[in-house]
Amino acid sequence: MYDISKVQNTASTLFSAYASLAASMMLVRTMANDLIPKSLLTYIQSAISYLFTPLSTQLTIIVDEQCGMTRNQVYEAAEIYLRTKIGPNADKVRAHKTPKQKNINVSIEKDEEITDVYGVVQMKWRLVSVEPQDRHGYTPEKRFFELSFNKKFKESVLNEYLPFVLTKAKEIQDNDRAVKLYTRDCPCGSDDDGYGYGGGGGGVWGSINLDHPATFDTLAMEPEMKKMIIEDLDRFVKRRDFYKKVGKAWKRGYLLYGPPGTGKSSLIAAMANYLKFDIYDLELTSLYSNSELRRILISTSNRSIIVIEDIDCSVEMHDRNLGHQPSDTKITLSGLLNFIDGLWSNCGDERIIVFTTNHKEKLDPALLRPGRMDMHIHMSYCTNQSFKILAFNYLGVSDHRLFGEIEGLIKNVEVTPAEVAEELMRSEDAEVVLEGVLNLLKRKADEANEIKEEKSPSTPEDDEKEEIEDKKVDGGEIQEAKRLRTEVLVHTLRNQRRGRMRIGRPNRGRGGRW
Ligand SMILES: Nc1ncnc2c1ncn2[C@@H]1O[C@H](COP(=O)(O)OP(=O)(O)OP(=O)(O)O)[C@@H](O)[C@H]1O
Ligand SMILES: [Mg+2]
Repeated sequence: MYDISKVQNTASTLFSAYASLAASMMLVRTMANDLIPKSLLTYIQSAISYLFTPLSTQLTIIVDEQCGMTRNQVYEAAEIYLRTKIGPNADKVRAHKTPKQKNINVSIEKDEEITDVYGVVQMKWRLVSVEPQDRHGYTPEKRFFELSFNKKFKESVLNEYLPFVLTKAKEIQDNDRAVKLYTRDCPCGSDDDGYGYGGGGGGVWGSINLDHPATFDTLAMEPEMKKMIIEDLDRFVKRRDFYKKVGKAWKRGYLLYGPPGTGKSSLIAAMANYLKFDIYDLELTSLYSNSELRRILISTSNRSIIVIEDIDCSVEMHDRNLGHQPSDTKITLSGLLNFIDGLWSNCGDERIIVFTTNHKEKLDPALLRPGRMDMHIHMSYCTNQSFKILAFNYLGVSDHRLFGEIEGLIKNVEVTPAEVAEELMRSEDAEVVLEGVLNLLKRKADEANEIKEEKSPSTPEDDEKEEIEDKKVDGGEIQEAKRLRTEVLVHTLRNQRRGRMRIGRPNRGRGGRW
């Protein structure tokens, strides 16, 4: 049996002991508060709690949205990167798209958590948003990401994972960026439809989204040449530090030359789509002075391609002098070159300038001198390789019974990719269109032979014999008729060739060549 009085005694002893301990604790705390400085007290308290709480294995990195007045690049990158990590279980996401973006994007809502794995490291991201304390709403809400993971991976998260997030975000952003075409005569409307003014142009340039589908994959040209251009572009964009080190402006110039319809404009579009650079289409013939040219070039933005098409025609205006203007206000080739050299070394980064021409031989040697244009690219008539690329793009076939005959002819005929492309578009039936290509090639081969024959010099003896014969018949009339017929034939053939080359090619009017 229990002795009730004993139990009561023990309980009251315990209670009185606790009461006296509590009273002493209070006394000690009051004395400590009075005697020990507050900062030291806080330190002692945190040290005691550190000693008595179990060691946490988790580390949390806070990634604030703002670094003072500027946006935190890590925050921006995380926001973009995490879009690709939103799983099917997310309860709430945000959707958005700006005129400069191609796609609708989703991002996480506050308090949502996203998990990610990098190598063996498991990570958890959480978006936190703190409402402003200020009742008047002057203080914006404070947002930040919390990135938690096991402490032992601190180094690899900071030195490898976060740089990886930055790179990945740039890649995602570049892919989503709509490439703009800036022209000075664009019928642009509001910025909402992908139209707009700007790009630093301040109204000088109008812009429109460049929806040109050309890519290096669809471009029909010799594979080695294509590879060389892609490598050159890659090297160029990667070499920011190199350019700085050697004291050279970060610019590159290309001269594209070749007959109409061989893909010069398509190559420029492919370059822009590849690099995600905007294009500034500069129509020199619409400019009247070097100062206007300077103003326009200065208003172009970084990471862009400045295009001057048909430079041989554009610089015909080098003597254009309006009325009584002094010569330094007119636009001249040397003005253009000097300015480009100046622009090259003075302002802007990551710029590419492209000149195109159908007649390289007509260009001023100043333009061709080494160092002015870094690469001269010859866009030539269709070859076997480029025909195969076109056939694959348009028909999806990489072999056909007519290929052999086509390839036998194509190497001896001057046919442009534009002409072949036009034939390939006539039907979806590979048999039908390849017959069409074959006929085109045969026709071209015949025309070329006829022209050659008409042009081939006959020996003086032949001419004399023929003349005597003709005179014998009608006293010279036949001879004159023959000469006229030859002239007409050559003329007609030439016109036919020119006419056919133009069929199906984009409008060459101002702003219409893209
Ligand atoms: N190399 C090519 N690869 C693929 N398609 C091509 C190629 N060349 C021409 N084309 C087709 O022909 C059309 C006209 O080509 P493009 O405008 O690029 O020629 P260009 O060389 O710029 O001609 P121009 O000297 O008249 O400006 C393109 O839209 C494209 O469909
Ligand atoms: Mg062109």
